Amino acid sequence: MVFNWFRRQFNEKEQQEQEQATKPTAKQPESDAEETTPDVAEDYLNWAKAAYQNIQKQQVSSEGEPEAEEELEAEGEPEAEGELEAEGEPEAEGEPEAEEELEAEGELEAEGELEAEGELEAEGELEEPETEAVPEEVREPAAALAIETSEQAETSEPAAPAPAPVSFLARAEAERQARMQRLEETAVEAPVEEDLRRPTTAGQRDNEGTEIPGLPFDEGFLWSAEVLAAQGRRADQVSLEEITWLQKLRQSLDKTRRSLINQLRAIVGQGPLNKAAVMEIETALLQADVGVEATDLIIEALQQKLKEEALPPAEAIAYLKKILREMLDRPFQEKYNANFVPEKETLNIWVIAGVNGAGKTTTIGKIAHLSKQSGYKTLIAAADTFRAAAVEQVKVWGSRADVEVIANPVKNSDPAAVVFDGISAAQARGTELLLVDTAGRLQNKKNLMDELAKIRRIVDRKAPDAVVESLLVLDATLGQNGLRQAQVFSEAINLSGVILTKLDGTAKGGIALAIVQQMGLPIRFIGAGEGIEDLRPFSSYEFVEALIGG
Ligand SMILES: Nc1nc2c(ncn2[C@@H]2O[C@H](COP(=O)(O)OP(=O)(O)OP(=O)(O)O)[C@@H](O)[C@H]2O)c(=O)[nH]1
Repeated sequence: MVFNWFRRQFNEKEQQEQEQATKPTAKQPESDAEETTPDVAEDYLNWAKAAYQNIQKQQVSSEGEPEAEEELEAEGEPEAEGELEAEGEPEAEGEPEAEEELEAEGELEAEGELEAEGELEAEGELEEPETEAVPEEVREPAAALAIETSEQAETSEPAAPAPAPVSFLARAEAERQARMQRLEETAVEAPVEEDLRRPTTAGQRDNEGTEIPGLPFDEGFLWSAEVLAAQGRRADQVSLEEITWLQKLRQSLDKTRRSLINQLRAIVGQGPLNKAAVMEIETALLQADVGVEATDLIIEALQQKLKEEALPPAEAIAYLKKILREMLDRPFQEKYNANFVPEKETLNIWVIAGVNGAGKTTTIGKIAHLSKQSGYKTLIAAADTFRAAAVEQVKVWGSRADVEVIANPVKNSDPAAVVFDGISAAQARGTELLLVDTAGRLQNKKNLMDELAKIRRIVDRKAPDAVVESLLVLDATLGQNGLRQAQVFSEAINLSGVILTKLDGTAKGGIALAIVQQMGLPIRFIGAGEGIEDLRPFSSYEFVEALIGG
């Protein structure tokens, strides 16, 4: 049974029917403004316990199995078998060579067409984000942590069973320790009363002695479980990876959430917002990168409700969550499909664009991994030929994800030709998802537009029946500057969605709302880390809970 990471459900129809029949006792909070009642909270707690036990079972049954992560992390491994380079490879039967065919079609650019470097920046059209050089060991945090924590485990708990998979759990354990340390540093005495939802002694006692290494039954787990339950998931379908991801997302937005929640609690709940209250909320949202347009709309909608009804703080915040979710989901009502799932047994082509440094290559690797895990036949076309190292980088990610990469080793070779070869290979092999890497830093906007438009023409001509998406990768730490980038790219290519990366950095998260509001584009994926598992399809529910959830 394959879990489809794109729709975050098992594929089996039977499974889905069963799911309908045995929906978790914990109900999705229906009202916009209802606090979780004790009964529901208890349901969530029971659900969380069941989910925890389920993960325990999964861990036990996966012990002794070969560790996929270890394989993925091994550096310098031979590349995926049969990696096809555009040059020197036998062509797919009946396929004319890409360059020849493109030439015949008058597509190939005359040499020297590229204009002088730096023009684009001089025009201020597209600024490459300043990213610090990252030392090799920092790029592979998982491996480093795995060694460190397995050593710790040896000294402190020699008899403990070896966690599996080691590297994943070791990373989770290291993250937990860091989180606990942060929590201790910032701990404030608080009454425990409300909290069936928080770690209770009862809850902890139930799982005592059988704690999953690196995954305590704590507040983070309960929050993640509640978020999954509220979306209609079944406890026995919850995996360690999903919980870890949600915890990571929440942790990434921790600073913004604390600041927003503290300010909102102090302001809302006292009837309609007065001028000072409006200004305070405005400032809080702008500081969180929500942008002027989205901020105005949010305040307007909230004010409207508060004029109609006197809501206590918790209900006002719950209503605010609803406003934010609706804003994030609006593109689905207007133009785009809410389910961003590659169609099975069909060629899906996702063209990935974005300035260099935004995280394009990493994102392609992560999506390739999700795709492989979800059972899709996957292929990558390395069409960022502008930078020689880009091709090498995407190959490394391809081998981590165990996905073949179609590339042309010649620097500055025509990217459209690589795309052509990529599509030929995909068609010959029955590929279901072809991910196309593109160059982000051409010398000026015109070149960027020309190249992306040309890639798109090749895709449309060579694969007229394919389901094509153009996704923009945006570094969330750039805040409002990212919006300018999005605008330039949307002029160059007909974008169908955005992938926000680096939410684990200094990003404040509100940029997601600004993008959706100003560009009308849906957020399709979010990335929060450099590891292969650190990207998931976007869920407005999860995002808003992580942004202003209690
Ligand atoms: N912290 C964090 N770092 C990320 C994330 N996504 C990518 N990165 C890092 O950002 C840097 C740039 O990522 P790349 O994938 O190389 O970006 P690119 O857009 O392909 O740019 P080029 O490699 O220059 O073509 C790398 O150090 C990545 O590890 C993320 O979600 N979180």
